[in-house]
Amino acid sequence: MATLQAIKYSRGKLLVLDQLRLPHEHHYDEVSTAEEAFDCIRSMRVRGAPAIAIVAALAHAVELHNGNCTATTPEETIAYIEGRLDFLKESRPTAVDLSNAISLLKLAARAAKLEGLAHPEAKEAILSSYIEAAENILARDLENNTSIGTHGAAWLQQQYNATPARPLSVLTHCNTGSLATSGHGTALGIIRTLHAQSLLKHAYCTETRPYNQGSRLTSFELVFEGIPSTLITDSMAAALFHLHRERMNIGAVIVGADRVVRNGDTANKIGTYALAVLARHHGVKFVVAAPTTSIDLETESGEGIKIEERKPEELTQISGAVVGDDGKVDVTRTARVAIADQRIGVWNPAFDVTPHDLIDAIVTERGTVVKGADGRFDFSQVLPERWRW
Ligand SMILES: CSC[C@H]1O[C@H](OP(=O)(O)O)[C@H](O)[C@@H]1O
Repeated sequence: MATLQAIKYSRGKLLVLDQLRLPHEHHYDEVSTAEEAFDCIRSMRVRGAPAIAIVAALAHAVELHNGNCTATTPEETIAYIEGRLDFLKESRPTAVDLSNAISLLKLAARAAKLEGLAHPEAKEAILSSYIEAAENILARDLENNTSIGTHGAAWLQQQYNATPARPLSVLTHCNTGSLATSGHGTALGIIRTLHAQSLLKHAYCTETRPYNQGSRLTSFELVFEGIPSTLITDSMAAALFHLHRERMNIGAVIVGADRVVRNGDTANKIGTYALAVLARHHGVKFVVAAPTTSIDLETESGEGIKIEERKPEELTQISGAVVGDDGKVDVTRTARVAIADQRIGVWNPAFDVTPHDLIDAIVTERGTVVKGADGRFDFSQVLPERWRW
């Protein structure tokens, strides 16, 4: 079966699925410059912490491949690359994958400069090193997600002694699947793996107001993959746990992350914190699925995380495909409609921070991290070399 692909890349060409048109239309935009990538990320045509980092890295790789860098000396080449990356870094501030990827790419370019200074083709060596490092971020992300799926499913199986005869149900928030990554997904990757192992009874996904990544994207992915699933509004989670936790064997809320800081506090899509509180109240495990590229050891606690605030129209207006009088969706026509008095004041933080004490496990590609006896997460077991960042 075909899988959903948010990013299609071959050297010199980057295509990005326009997620604003989903689920009704499948349209890829060609992204060939840092400016186009910035716009694509800022306007949420691509979204999801890993996917944002990959698009930024590869868009710059494409422009370098296409000869946009007119620098001649190694120093100028490095300055050009770093300037473009610093510009891209500002596209969305909360997800740390982007700034981690940028640090890595700068290191790759500088390492080539050090090796090639005396070399007549030093510029070419720097460009190649950058392009290879960017392509490596794409390849590694897919491997990472598959591993997250395996580790997360194993941890949950163990917690509940889940078997195909007694499978688990889970709830997820926002979109963390193939569309938010290079493939498979993080939180949705665990759900996909549980399903493949016949350990999943049912997946619930929230609408994820205000941008509706859950109803637009996750529900689309779940249906596409044939995973038994139900969409709820964000405000229905408490009732779901109260009324159906036992009957449906709801064992976990599984979410992705935009930034996990040193003490385990986790920034993720607005509404995540509320789900963590509800999960604790109802005895449901709360699991964060995140590649190590989403971990930020330089920030001590959630207090230090900058939260992106987005425009009021995301709450007061909505767009989608037009539904005809016959009740059929007309995918060729879209409309934007107002759903609130346009004069109302609006607060629209895109993310919230879930305190680490409400998190039971953080699943990375290198294993599942749980709190020690002191109630603290210790990431050294999954991040040894990144302590040097
Ligand atoms: C694996 S995606 C991580 C993260 O990205 C999403 O943010 P956005 O839709 O704003 O780009 C969301 O918070 C996901 O959990």
